[in-house]
Amino acid sequence: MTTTTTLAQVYREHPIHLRDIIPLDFNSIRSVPDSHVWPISDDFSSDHQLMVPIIDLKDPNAVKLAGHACKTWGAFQVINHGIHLNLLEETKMKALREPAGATGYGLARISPFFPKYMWHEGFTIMDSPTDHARALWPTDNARFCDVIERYQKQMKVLAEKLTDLILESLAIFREDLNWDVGSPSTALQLNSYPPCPNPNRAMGLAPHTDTSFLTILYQGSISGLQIFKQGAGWISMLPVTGALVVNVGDLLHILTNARFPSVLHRAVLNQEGSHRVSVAYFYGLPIECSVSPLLKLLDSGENPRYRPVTVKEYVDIKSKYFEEPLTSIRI
Ligand SMILES: C=C1C[C@]23C[C@@]1(O)CC[C@H]2[C@@]12CCC[C@@](C)(C(=O)O1)[C@H]2[C@@H]3C(=O)O
Ligand SMILES: O=C(O)CCC(=O)C(=O)O
Ligand SMILES: [Fe+2]
Repeated sequence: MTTTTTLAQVYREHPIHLRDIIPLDFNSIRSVPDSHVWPISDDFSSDHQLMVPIIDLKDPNAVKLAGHACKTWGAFQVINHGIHLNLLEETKMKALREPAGATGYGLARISPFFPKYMWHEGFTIMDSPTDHARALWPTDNARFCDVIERYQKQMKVLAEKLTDLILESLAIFREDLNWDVGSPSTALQLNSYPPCPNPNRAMGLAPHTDTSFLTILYQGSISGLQIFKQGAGWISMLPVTGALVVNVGDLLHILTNARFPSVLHRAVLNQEGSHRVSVAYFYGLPIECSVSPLLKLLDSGENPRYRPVTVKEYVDIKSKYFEEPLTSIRI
């Protein structure tokens, strides 16, 4: 019998022991404890002159615009994506139910790589939500599971649509790829950023790139997401009603031989004291799939920058060496 490894199994090999306990009661805390005070390296402000592109999926030029946005920003916002705002709002409300410390809840996986804690709690769902939900709410989990499952299904459809759009912008066909080795590895992350007594000294989610092929993020109407643009610095991804944020992840970056930057991003805290929540859907390639720069995309004389790596191997590398995981697969 052949057994397929899942993303969840790969992460099980990289447990976050020590620091997996949420040390704060975010609801009652009145000042930021030293464990959560971040150095003031910048003031979390952003250059508001620059606006991350918004792409209308009904626009006949959507392919070209998406390709351009991926290349120049590594991110864009998408509207007319076909997902009803009701479902997005419903998922957001569910994210607010947070009995801290239960299965599925915890610190962001990147936490052990930073000396300070983040002002953040996350709930990660891989595959079916039912096990976690039953543990949390033994008699009252049907609505939670229903909304999460509908969200996962619709996100998968949208992620596939966006993948096709992006591949088309590169003049690549699915047949050029070796993705038939299993199903895409996906995960849903419910992020919670409670009101912070001193938002300028704490960090919501530290700067990182996503390990995914692409990430679709719902951020509601409260700002906090910032992306780093070479030459411009940190730029706020200002919320647009009904829009979803699309980020280029590490796997798409590798596939395009760095033509599309895997966008560095972070979440800063709300100055007005609102509780911000966001929902990230990570769309990855099958875990056994080998990813390498597509030769078809290379200009004459251009060499592949990265060696082939399976998704499993890359997740392993990133779990061990958060800093510069891409450098370790450079040719
Ligand atoms: C599939 C995944 C991507 C993620 C690790 C995870 O297993 C589920 C949580 C994801 C998340 C969300 C917050 C930021 C991030 C870097 C982290 O620490 O956990 C991402 C991970 C990632 O993209 O590597
Ligand atoms: O909450 C946000 O705006 C960012 C979340 C994020 O980057 C993530 O979940 O990977
Ligand atoms: Fe992210």
